[in-house]
Amino acid sequence: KGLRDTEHQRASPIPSQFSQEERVTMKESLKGAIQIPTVSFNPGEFNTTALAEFGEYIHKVFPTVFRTSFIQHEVVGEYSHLFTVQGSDPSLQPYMLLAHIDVVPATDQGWEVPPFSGLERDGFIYGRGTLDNKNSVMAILQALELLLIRNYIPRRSFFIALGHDEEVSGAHGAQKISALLQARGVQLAFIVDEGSFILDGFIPSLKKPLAMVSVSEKGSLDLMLEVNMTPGHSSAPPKETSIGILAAAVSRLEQTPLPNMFGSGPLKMTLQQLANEFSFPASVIFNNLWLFWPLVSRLMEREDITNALVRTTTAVTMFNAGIKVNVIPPVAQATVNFRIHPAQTVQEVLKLTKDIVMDDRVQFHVLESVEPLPVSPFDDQALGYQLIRQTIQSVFPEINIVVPGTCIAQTDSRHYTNLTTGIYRFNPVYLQPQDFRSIHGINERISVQAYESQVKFIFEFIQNADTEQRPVSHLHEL
Ligand SMILES: CCCCCCCC/C=C\CCCCCCCC(=O)N[C@@H](CC(N)=O)C(=O)O
Ligand SMILES: [Zn+2]
Ligand SMILES: [Zn+2]
Repeated sequence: KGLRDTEHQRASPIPSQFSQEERVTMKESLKGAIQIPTVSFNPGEFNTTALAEFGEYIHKVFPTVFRTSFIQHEVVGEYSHLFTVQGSDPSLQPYMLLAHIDVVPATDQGWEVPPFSGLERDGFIYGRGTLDNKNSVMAILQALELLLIRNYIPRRSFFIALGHDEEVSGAHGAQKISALLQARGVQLAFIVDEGSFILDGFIPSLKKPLAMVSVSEKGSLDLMLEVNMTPGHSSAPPKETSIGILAAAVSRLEQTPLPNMFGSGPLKMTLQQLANEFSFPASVIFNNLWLFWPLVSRLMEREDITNALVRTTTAVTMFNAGIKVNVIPPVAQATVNFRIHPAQTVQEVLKLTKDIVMDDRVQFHVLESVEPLPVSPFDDQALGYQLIRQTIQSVFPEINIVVPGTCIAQTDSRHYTNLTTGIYRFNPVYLQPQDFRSIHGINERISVQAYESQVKFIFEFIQNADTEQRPVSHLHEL
């Protein structure tokens, strides 16, 4: 199954072995990247000083990338970076590696070490961006730097796109890079971005880690609910205030989860592919989902992370009202962030939400919406998916489960659907549930060894992508 070796691959793979000096340099480079606070606060509101510094920093730590004649570097949207690596064989369709430079804000509160210190403790590098997503930015450029030092010349062209505003929509970075490549007539074989991991301990009855390569991504709807009432003196209050009406509406939304969509969308394929990995009696349950789906779907609803896979989630994220203790406020506003299940649409979610609130005094304002992303191919013929599989098998031989999944968050890759149908979201890093909570949370960290493995993965992946073969069809095995 998967990809066949070519003569080229057999003749000249460069071993993914790094000297002690290189290993020290690579971890120190990551620490330096973490120390630059490239924070995105709101759309259009970034730490531009840090973003500019980051541009200079990558020039300093990856000099070979910047001086190689077959690599073109462009700055797009002021702070994003696009690298075009020209391969020697123009008949091979190019691909693209994505990552983002920006990070969400972090204060020192609750962190074992300050979030922008990049300090190493007990074999872990701590800091905002160590998992989301400076690890990928640095690992991609690091792997390329190491390959170039070893005189590597790629056969297949590829792009590296590093966005600077992924955490606040990607409108200035990824969206502009995408438009630029489209204007140049570029079509890509596939894209690899962040958005999933090697998951360890996410499914209680599955003891083995599994690599989940996300082939789709949930959509989103940012909805602002607003109530306007007559203001006045708090000494003679009306029976209902704008705050009370809005609070009741928001509470109804929280208390009424949107429908469980278990059975539709990519989750079904994920579970079918996982079925044989469970031991008895879970194996019987997962092999007979037609019978046990009510049980499985209820079990998945119990945990927040698996619940996010079975339905459109509702998160009340902002609530603003009131100006003074003795003034009945005229306006109350709340913002709700829905993450839309791949089998639903923005319009469906909007309708369901209005039906739950059922109060004409509550106005609905759509701030932003994104439909769920289409499912990328993951069959034996899907080059991007099979290359990821092949590289997982080589770098993480202990992993024998690779399944297609759904990304519960959003990634910059959604801006590139005009360039390819093959979008894969996968970070070659082990993730446990507590690590998941550190993403956008506190004490985000990556082990030095995990980061080295990520560099190794990309180092091998780039070479594996030089294959001129289409993936081997299932039929060959019959
Ligand atoms: C049956 C198996 C259970 C599997 C559980 C799934 C566990 C999910 C694991 C990892 C997902 C990590 C996703 C990280 C990507 C983060 C991307 C991000 O933060 N995006 C922002 C961007 C934005 N502002 O739109 C977001 O808010 O989504
Ligand atoms: Zn991210
Ligand atoms: Zn993020």
